[in-house]
Order: sequence, then structure tokens, then C-alpha cells
Amino acid sequence: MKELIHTNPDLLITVIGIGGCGCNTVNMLYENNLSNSVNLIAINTDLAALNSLQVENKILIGENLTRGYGAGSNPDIGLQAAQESEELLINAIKGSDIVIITAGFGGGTGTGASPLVARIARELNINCLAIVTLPFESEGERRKEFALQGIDEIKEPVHAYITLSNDLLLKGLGESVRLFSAFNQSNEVLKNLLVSLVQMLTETGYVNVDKNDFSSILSYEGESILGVGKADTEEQSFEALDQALNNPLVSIAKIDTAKGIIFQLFCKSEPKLSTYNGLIDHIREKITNKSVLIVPGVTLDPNLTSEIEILIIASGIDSAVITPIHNESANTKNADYIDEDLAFIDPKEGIYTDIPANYPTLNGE
Ligand SMILES: Nc1nc2c(ncn2[C@@H]2O[C@H](COP(=O)(O)OP(=O)(O)OP(=O)(O)O)[C@@H](O)[C@H]2O)c(=O)[nH]1
Repeated sequence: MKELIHTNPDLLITVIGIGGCGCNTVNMLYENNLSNSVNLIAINTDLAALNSLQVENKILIGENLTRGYGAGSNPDIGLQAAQESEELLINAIKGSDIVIITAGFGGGTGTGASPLVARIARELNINCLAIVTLPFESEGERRKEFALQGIDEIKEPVHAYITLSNDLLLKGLGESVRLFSAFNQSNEVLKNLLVSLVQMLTETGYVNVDKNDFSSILSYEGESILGVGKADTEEQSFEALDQALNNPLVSIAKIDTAKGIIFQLFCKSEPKLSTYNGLIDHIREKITNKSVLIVPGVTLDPNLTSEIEILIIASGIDSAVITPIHNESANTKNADYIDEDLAFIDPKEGIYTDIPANYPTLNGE
């Protein structure tokens, strides 16, 4: 084994948690000791909540407006607070290569401030992805409306967004699950997805997904899906793929119309070429858009707990617009390159990378 972890020092990813839920998620990421390429920022209108966090970079927004007492479940206040502190926000994300926003939508701060943060990233020409949760049905119509309005507003400035539905999560856990336990579970999934994404971008594998691949995929307008799956044997890898494609935590979107897909395969031992090609063919069969761009990544990790783990990011779903955005440097590899790259896979010469111990799992398995 040549090298266990090979990180990309040139890439700066900023993960921004906005509002109570977002800040909790970022705080959980902080406890994960991500690489130096990751900058974690917690943003809130609630000073007491910010003070309770371990994350070092905290920004209190709208200090004059709310006096540090929160946005009172009002997205307009969340937006105005962000506007008041726009300068701070610009300085915080300037210089990043990728910004990932995470928030629970339905309240005031996350819902109101996130679209402005995304707009700032867009204006600074930074690739921006948002991963947000939708409220439980039981939280009421008003919160749901706020959340949907927030999604409408963030859709345009971000390059891709992913919604995790708290209700779908509940279904996955069974009706008897308690509220806080469901929130915790959702936070765990959110955190693991983020860890996984960040690791995929900052650590290199045999067939590497890099920032340009990521930019290509994010450049397709429309909804995105992020899914994970795992299997104990290579023979069951198609089940892992189906799990990833049907992740019950991700709401609304169906993968059929995706225009871009990142397929990241983590395996304990070198997979058969037929398995690898078969998985990619299987994805391709699911997609009605035959010109879909599939960017594969393969990482070998002898310490993996399962034989196979799969991460799927699909973008450009159900959107009429297929215009790549500020993507001049993006790698325009198409599916044909897959086999060529595979020819370079050599377990003796390749770089091994480490896999996060808490790689995302469905229902916390
Ligand atoms: N999954 C998950 N969702 C949460 C959690 N906390 C809150 N939410 C969801 O996120 C929505 C917004 O809650 P917060 O993040 O606390 O709200 P906020 O953005 O800080 O807004 P204000 O409190 O009004 O300033 C809620 O309606 C919940 O659906 C959490 O810990 N986990």
C-alpha cells in the first residue's frame, strides 16, 4: 500500500450551516475532524445558539435587527438579517472553490438567509450546492409553505440543491419513532452525506472525482438527488446501487431525467471490471436522457466495513434548462472515458484512500 490518504491541498470547500438545524449539522461535522481543505462556518440570528457550538467560525447575522434573539420563525427577518450582515458573509466565503449550504427549511433564519448566501456565492463565481431538510407534515402548513418558498428562492442562485424530507425519513424509521430521535437520525444522515461528499472531493481515488467533475455535474440546472447504499458482497453490489438510487430520505425527484451523475464506488478489494461496468450500465438503463454525463470514481479501502459502498449524485433532474454555468474549466469527460481510465487501475501502483468510518448509511445501519 503506497499511501493511505492523499488529500487535495488546492481545494477549499466551505460548508455553511445556517439557522438552528444547519448550525447543528456543521457542529457535528466539526467533531468529525475533516481535512484542512474544509472550512466550517455556522451562521445564525440566535446568539445563544451560536455560543453553544464548538465550530470556530461563527457569524451572528442581523445583530441590529434581532439583537441576537433569532428570527422568530419569519423568513423575511432571516433575509433582512443576512442583508444587514452581507459584508461579513462575502468575506467569509470569498476564496472558496465550493460552497455547500446546509439548513433546515421552514423556520426564519435558514429559510430566509440561505438564498442570499447562495446568491453571494454565485456572484463570486463559486460553485454552490445546498442540502436542506423539509419540515415534518405535523409542523403545520405554514412551515411547509415557508420551506417551499425558500426552495423556490434558493433554486436559482445555487448550482444544485438536494432536499431531505423529514417525513420520508419518518416513514423509513417507522411510525413509532420519537421526534427528537427522528431529528437526530436526520442530522446523522445529513452529516454523513456531507462528510462523504467532502471526502470524495478532498481525497483521491483510483478513478478520481475532482472539483471539475463536480462542477460539471452541478452545472446542470434542476433538482439533484444524493443517495447512498452498501453491500456485504460484490455480488450484491446492484442492491447497493438500487439503495443509492432509491434513497428514501431524498424527496420529490426521480432520477430518470438526470443529465449528470457522479457515481462513486468505494470497495474493500479490487472489483471485477464486469461489476464496475455493470453498475454503470445499470445507472444508464435508469436514465431516459441518453446523453447523460456519468462521472465515475473508484476508491479502494481495505478497512471498509462493507465490501461495497456507493454514493450517487444526480443532477439536472426534471429541468427544461440544460445550460452549463461558469464551467469553462470543467472536465468534459463522457462515459466513453470510463474504460480507458480503468486500464490504469493497478492495485500495486495506485493510491489508496481512506474511507470515512461513518460513511452514510440508510436508516443508520
Ligand atoms: N433534521 C432536522 N431538522 C431540524 C432540526 N432542527 C430543526 N429542524 C427542521 O428545520 C426547520 C427549521 O428549524 P431551525 O433550523 O431551528 O430554524 P431557524 O432556521 O434557526 O429559524 P428561526 O429559529 O426561526 O430563526 C424546522 O421546521 C424543522 O423541520 C434538527 O435538529 N434536525
